[in-house]
Amino acid sequence: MSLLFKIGFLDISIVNMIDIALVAALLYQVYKLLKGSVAIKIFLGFLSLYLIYLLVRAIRMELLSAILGQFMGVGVIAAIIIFAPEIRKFLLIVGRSSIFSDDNILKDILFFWRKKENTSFNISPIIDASKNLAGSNMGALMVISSSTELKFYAESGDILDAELSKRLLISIFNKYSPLHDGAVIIYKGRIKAARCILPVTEREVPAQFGLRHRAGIGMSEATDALILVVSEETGQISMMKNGKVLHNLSFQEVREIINDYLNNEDLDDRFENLSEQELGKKRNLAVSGKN
Ligand SMILES: Nc1ncnc2c1ncn2[C@@H]1O[C@H](COP(=O)(O)OP(=O)(O)OP(=O)(O)O)[C@@H](O)[C@H]1O
Repeated sequence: MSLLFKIGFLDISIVNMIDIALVAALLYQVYKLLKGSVAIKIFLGFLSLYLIYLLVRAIRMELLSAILGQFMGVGVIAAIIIFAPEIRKFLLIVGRSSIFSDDNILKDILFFWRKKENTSFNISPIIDASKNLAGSNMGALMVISSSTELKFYAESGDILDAELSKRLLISIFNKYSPLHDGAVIIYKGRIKAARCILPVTEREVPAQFGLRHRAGIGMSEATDALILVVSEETGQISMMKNGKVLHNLSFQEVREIINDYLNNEDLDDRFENLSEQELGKKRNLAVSGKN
């Protein structure tokens, strides 16, 4: 049984329509994932070539479609190599929202009687240590995770699994400490590891951002963690989430953002895209709106 619709000279079944809708949704997700990166230009290039290939094949231009067909065959392998980090990120997102993951809606419905694990903890040590570090111009990079202990990244550094404390954070990021290079990973009120190496973003970032900030942005692109950076140069605090940034935050704002993150609130709208030319634009607007 197949329900057919006639659009012009085309017969389209419901299955075809679902197929087209799914492909459109998939392309939109890929676009969202690549938006703002160099890879988007390569992706759009591939997509245009593929559409031309479909067109020349449909109108039976044998020679051109044979050449483009060969290119498409190699193109798939080339795309896998070029887009390896994006494919990894895409699979991470799929994995995060799969049937087996913690934040899956289906799981919430099936196991509705089970209380969602409370991931919040006393964040005062993070705020107090950040104040101290910023005041004495010591750089810091902290990864705060609410869903996993980020084992893969934790193992790139030194595992501590120590209780979170202001004094410990300050000692770690002290310039003379052997642990100060790299990031700390904080999960469920414990410092899981220090000296961790994070993935550095490949996108263009504002000129004032060096390697520490680039690593913070990269980590926020690769995982659902919240990142806090204290700048060694300026003492300013920045935070990153899902590849977006908030720059020059007050400690009250930092406290609110971490608490909201740990309470599973959606922070996406509060953060700014790197492509928004002047960082701070959104926040300045919000502040001037309040006055
Ligand atoms: N991939 C990485 N993973 C974790 N930490 C990193 C990584 N790359 C650099 N860092 C940290 O960043 C420090 C260098 O920071 P850099 O001065 O380049 O950054 P910045 O963004 O300009 O920050 P600041 O304003 O503090 O100077 C390194 O000493 C190291 O601790």
